[in-house]
Amino acid sequence: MGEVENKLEDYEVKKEGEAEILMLKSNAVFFNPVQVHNRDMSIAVLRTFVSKRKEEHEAQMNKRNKSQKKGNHSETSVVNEEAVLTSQHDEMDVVLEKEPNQATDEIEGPSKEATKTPSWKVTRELKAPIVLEALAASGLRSLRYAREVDGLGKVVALDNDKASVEACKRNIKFNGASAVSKVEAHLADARVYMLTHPKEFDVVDLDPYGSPSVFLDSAVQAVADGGLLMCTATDLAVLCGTNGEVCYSKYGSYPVKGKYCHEMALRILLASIESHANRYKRYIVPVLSVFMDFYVRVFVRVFTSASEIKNTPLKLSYVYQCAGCDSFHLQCLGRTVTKNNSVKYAPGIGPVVPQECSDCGKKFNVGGPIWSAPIHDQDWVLSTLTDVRSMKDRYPAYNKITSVLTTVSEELHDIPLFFSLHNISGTVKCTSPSSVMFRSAVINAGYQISSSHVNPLGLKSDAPWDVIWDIMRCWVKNHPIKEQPRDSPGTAILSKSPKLEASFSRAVAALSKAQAKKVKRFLPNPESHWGPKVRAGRKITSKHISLLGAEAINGAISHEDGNGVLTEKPASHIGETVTDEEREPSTKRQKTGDGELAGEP
Ligand SMILES: C[S@@+](CC[C@H](N)C(=O)[O-])C[C@H]1O[C@@H](n2cnc3c(N)ncnc32)[C@H](O)[C@@H]1O
Ligand SMILES: [Zn+2]
Repeated sequence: MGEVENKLEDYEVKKEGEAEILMLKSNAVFFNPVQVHNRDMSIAVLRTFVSKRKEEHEAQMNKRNKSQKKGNHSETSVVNEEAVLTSQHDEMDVVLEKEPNQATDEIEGPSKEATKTPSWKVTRELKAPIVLEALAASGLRSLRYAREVDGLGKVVALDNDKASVEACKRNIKFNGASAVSKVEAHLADARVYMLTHPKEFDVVDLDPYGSPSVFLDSAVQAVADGGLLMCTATDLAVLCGTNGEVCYSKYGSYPVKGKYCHEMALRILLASIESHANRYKRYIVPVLSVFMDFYVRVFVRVFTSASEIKNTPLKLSYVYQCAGCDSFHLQCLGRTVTKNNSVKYAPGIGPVVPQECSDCGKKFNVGGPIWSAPIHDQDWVLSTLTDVRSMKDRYPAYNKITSVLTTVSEELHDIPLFFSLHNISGTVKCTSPSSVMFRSAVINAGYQISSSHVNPLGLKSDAPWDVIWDIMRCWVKNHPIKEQPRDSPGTAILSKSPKLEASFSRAVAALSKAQAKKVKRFLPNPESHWGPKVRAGRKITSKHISLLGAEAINGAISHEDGNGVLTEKPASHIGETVTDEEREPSTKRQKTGDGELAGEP
């Protein structure tokens, strides 16, 4: 402590939640206050994890006790502390083989079983969860986890940067005896550390600068069965399709450009984590996947089951995105076939679209594979939301995380991706119907519709595209438009007569509960120059103007030294690095209008 006191004037104290960190005034270590949303959301999910894990353990122990009472000797003979219970999941596989409910050779869609949350092998005594923050920087997050989440065991904070680890160790001391007894910091390459600690951590947190792709393979191996992997990706330009080939090389998926790109980013990240997990007979179950501010963050549980990984192709799809209009279609990679009382796996049947879009006649870009199974577990989302509401004072970003969780809870969980009402109106060049009117028309036609947490204008629906366009055709009949070029996608769409008589009269479910109650669902940006910042210790150069915007740079520099190198201003501007390929893309669709495929010369 003496050393800290001696140099105290060199530091300032930053407080977030219940943790306080000492930050060198000279900016040596990263601190991005906007990431409080990320840390608060992670604390909220971690609290849910601790309580769900306890519930699951109790349920499994009760089940076990019941089977013991029935005199199952093979199980009762297991008495030692580390004895493991049969995974409910293995039993599920047996049921799948024995109880087919389809006729021979019948083709089934992606099985419901594919998304069922399994249980995990439990020990008799439930040990307090151990957390690994693999990329910890100054340790603020680890300290918040240790101080704020009840019931956690040890928190291990890693960083491969010496100054960061020193700062982290200093911060652990600064937070007092309880932090010292719970949190430890190590200088290590996270990849090596995770590889050499297989299945040792109940929670692994990845919060890198930019892409997490190089950490995924070791991270999925470090998580214990039934454990939680939390992972941030800030390389949204890559994931959203500005550099499709870079995305493929990092994540094994090709992005296509669409209004839904941030949801696609989440689904590409999930598909990539699943792919790494499958190599080790493991698979993921997403509990919450969010786009917030300037990054995506996923929370997935990791389980081991050689039989369950056969279901992975049922959870993945290619995306056909029309190059002319807003229509998109999903093609599942796999399917199941029931034959002679057993379930067989087979490749998906395709293509699900003709060569030319049946709505506008243009061609398709093909993207993916993306994760097309649910990206959230509604039970987890609601439990987390309820829990957060019950301790408002303990979340500095309460308003932000409750608004995100509320919009997530309202999403149709079985519908991947979404369209934008403004975009489809733009395609047919009409004035847009109000959201309530459009949603009513979809509901009145017998389909479901919901908003998306990713985009205030996003709409998720199980209505097929011909129904969506029929609704727009009916709308345009009563709201005529100027004549458009003959070869435009909108003209092709409007040249067909609607098969459906759309009714725009207000449907009861047209507004979500939160909308009806006027609960805030989308919040404005947290501060004027928010977003990804420059990596700690790097000089801000004029190059960053193009990455962060001139305004943000103006706030972060005091002068340029003549060589294009700008001198940094205070620490709050230091944070995430952004490379050229990772710039936030314009989400404006690249519509060529003449059927050219995006990216073609
Ligand atoms: C975005 S910062 C982490 C911020 C932190 N999670 C928080 O919430 O305050 C990313 C950190 O990862 C560290 N890092 C990068 N590559 C690493 C590696 N291979 N092993 C360990 N740490 C690494 C960097 O030094 C940096 O401190
Ligand atoms: Zn089309």
